[in-house]
Amino acid sequence: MLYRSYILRFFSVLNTSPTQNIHRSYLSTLSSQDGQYSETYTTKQPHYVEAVHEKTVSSFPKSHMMISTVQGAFLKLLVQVSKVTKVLELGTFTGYSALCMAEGLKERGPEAKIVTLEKNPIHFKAAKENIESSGLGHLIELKHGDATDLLLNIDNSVQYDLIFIDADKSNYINYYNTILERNLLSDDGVIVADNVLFYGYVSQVAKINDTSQIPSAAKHLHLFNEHVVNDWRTTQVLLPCFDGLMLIRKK
Ligand SMILES: C[S@@+](CC[C@H](N)C(=O)[O-])C[C@H]1O[C@@H](n2cnc3c(N)ncnc32)[C@H](O)[C@@H]1O
Repeated sequence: MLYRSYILRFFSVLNTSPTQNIHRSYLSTLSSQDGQYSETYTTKQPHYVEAVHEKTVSSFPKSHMMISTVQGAFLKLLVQVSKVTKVLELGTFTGYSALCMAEGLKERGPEAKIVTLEKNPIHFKAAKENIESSGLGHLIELKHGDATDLLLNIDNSVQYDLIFIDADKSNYINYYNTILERNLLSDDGVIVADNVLFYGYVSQVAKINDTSQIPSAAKHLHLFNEHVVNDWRTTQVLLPCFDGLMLIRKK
């Protein structure tokens, strides 16, 4: 049920109809019963993590920005199986994705840490409260500010094993370049870039001539995907799941 409500909420925010031809085929995939079925057959997070998800849905009109519970479980599992100890997140919102990854890091010892960056003061305040009351605050360092500036100044004697890019879409290329140029990604680390299919719009950018009805975020994300695929420094896989996830590693 939650799954479908995200889609409808997203389109009410965009003020567009989910039946427009341009993305009909993608939407029908997203709103299928498979989303709800996946939720049912995915291990639930502890209640203090799920409570953050529910609270965000009920108190933030733009809660569609938050990852789904299934994606949260996926990030947690990715952290667990890939022996990650250091995580960097761009775009905290209310802290849900950071808490999911912190769940995966819990058993990783004293080196384990998530640094998460948030610009919006209202989101920052909500995240701070949620992280403090979760009991996982010792694992999460929440920084307030613009991710572009924070990334340029972050201590680069620390390298990160997983970097989750989920902030403003127009800056994905800048974030990616700064991460590589400042050597912030560990040798076996992975960058996970979210929303790279952006509700089915991104693949349309490459296909149609008149892109006036396409949200600008989707155009930026298409440029990002092009940038990464043409970059000799990395290899990547674009997973057509959730809202499109690009997993990137250094060559
Ligand atoms: C998609 S939401 C993040 C969702 C979060 N990762 C989750 O799933 O729970 C994007 C967040 O990035 C923040 N943001 C946007 N531009 C930013 C910037 N330049 N620097 C830091 N944060 C930014 C927004 O305020 C918003 O809270």
